[in-house]
Amino acid sequence: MYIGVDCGTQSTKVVVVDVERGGILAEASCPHRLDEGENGRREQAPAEWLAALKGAFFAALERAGVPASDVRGIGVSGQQHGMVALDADGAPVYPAKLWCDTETNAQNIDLVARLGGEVGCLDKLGLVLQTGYTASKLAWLREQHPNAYRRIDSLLLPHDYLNYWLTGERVTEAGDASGTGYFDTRNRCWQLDVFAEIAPELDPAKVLPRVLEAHEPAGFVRPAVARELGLSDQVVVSSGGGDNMLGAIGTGNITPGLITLSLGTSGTVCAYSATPVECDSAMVANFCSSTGGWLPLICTMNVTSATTRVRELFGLDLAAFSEKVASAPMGAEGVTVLPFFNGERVPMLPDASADFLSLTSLNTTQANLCRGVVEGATFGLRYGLELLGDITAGASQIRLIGGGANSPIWRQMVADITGTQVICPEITDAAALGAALQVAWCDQRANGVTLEMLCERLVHLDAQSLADPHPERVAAYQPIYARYCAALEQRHGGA
Ligand SMILES: Nc1ncnc2c1ncn2[C@@H]1O[C@H](COP(=O)(O)OP(=O)(O)O)[C@@H](O)[C@H]1O
Ligand SMILES: O=C(CO)[C@@H](O)[C@H](O)COP(=O)(O)O
Repeated sequence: MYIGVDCGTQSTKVVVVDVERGGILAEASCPHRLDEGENGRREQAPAEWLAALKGAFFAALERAGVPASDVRGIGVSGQQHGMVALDADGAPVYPAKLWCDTETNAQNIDLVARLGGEVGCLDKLGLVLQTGYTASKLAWLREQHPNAYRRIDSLLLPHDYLNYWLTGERVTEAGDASGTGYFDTRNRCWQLDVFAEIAPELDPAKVLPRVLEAHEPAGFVRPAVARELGLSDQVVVSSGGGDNMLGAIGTGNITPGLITLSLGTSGTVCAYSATPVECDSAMVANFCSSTGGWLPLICTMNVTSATTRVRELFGLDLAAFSEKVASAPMGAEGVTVLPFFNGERVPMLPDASADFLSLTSLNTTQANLCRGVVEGATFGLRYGLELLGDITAGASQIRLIGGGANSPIWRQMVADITGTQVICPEITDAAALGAALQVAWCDQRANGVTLEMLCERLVHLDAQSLADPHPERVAAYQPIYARYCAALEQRHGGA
């Protein structure tokens, strides 16, 4: 039996997987808080991730009705880019600044300029630095909190930190490391010149974790943690990865031809590539996958974060919100929403705020505002899908994941807005499943078990969730999407 863990922005989820019998035995999740402040500050305490991991771990095993001593391995997925800077005792020198923190935008602009602009970034890193990546968070800490910065002994990402807690090893892998902004995504190694530009006082040999191959183990669970979790000796922990990388594994997106689209706190669209990708747009993140390949991706920062804000404003639960969305017509009677409450990454508008446009005395209804924000978030993902261009052009199906994928109306909307068939995996949290599959691969590789075999056996699609694009609605959405793009152009100069 294997455990998959996914530390998302809002909660940590755990899944228990019986690989031999091909079954997902149970899932559980525990929430964590998000500390939001002025200037785009969004931080979390890593201790909360540990508490949530333990809570979800015990709840999932109880639901599965199996003892912890049956667990052979643990795989960990985590929200990308978060800066977990630890001192020599392994304690955070500062709260983790998250992927959705835009407080470091000025530092990012400065770094891009110092690296030679977009061309220089692409040359050195294989991608263009975005506000949200770890690099500008480190530059910000150096500038704003020099005492904390001086105490840095290791620099980890959220999933690396959970692996460190589990095993005592300070390691990472190429998928998640490629979102730091000081990693050479083409050659899958740290980019030391860029790191020296950001943090000249830090010794990279000391502070940067060792980069593992995707199939390598991070280590074994430490005795103290094994006792706390009730695990037996020699429980292996795999390299793990960023949540998008492991979401790709959990949707079977490990060869070209599929698109994984996530409606989580963030929205992401990605597709596997066997070779490094050179994309026309600086907004496409040419990340590595956590399987040995590459995973070009676009990320929008305002998906369920935006829909939840409107839902809570009107005091609606999820069911009532869905009813409101369903009761409004396509296009929300002209209401256009640019839902950039948190600033935005794609389009590249880190300092933006949200706009509700074309409101009149007739169309300003709860139903239209609810539908408008869901459509606006989904148009942002279509905008990103178009940027991916050839990378996704041949793909025939979207594998839809993340909390929003639970909504039938949203699933159909994604199909109609993208013109592509949509289907969900049976499991709610595909990243946690991907983490479980990765550790099973790591554990059983020596016996000839491949990741392809594991995906085939364990990635089950939910036929009930299938949503085919409806030709009339696909056509009707074209002018509505054009209206969204025109609003973007008007408000932000086409970003
Ligand atoms: N049926 C639904 N309709 C719309 N949103 C939903 C639905 N079910 C869950 N969500 C939203 O999904 C979000 C959580 O998604 P998740 O992928 O777990 O996020 P993360 O991994 O970023 O923590 C929450 O904001 C929740 O309100
Ligand atoms: O920043 C990115 C991708 O580049 C985000 O996708 C984070 O990885 C957070 O994911 P969720 O919590 O929304 O799953």
